[in-house]
Amino acid sequence: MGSHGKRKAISLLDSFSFAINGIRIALLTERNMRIHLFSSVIVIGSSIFFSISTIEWLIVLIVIGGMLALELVNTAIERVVDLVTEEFHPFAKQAKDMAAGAVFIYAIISVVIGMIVFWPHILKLLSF
Ligand SMILES: Nc1ncnc2c1ncn2[C@@H]1O[C@H](COP(=O)(O)OP(=O)(O)OP(=O)(O)O)[C@@H](O)[C@H]1O
Repeated sequence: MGSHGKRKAISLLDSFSFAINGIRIALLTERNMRIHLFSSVIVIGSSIFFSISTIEWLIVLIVIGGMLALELVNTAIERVVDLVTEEFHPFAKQAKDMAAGAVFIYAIISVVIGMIVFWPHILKLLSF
């Protein structure tokens, strides 16, 4: 029972380590992932600077987390497609383009949400 519990704990630790490894590889190999991370740092810095409210923090964190997670899924889809075929295939193109489309939609919505959250703070700053 004890050793079973220990095995489970180790395997959970392994899962974390695999997940961290996936994030590390994506950051090392994908320029877009680095751009998203850089943007996230800027947004978090701005959030601290403007002392945004708790609800605004929740929205900002959901948007940032969703963007980084979606970019990871996009990269994973690209890897799997490349693994399946290195030849030109219309389905390979569709899969990659659709995954890129998902990231694009989220990115546009993120910018709109960013404007809704930060615009009042920017106006307030400019009016003093
Ligand atoms: N095997 C393939 N068959 C057909 N079209 C492909 C294939 N591989 C890639 N493409 C097309 O070429 C584009 C560029 O592919 P690539 O593998 O460079 O990924 P990407 O979309 O540029 O990703 P990123 O810039 O995020 O790394 C894809 O979006 C897709 O339209």
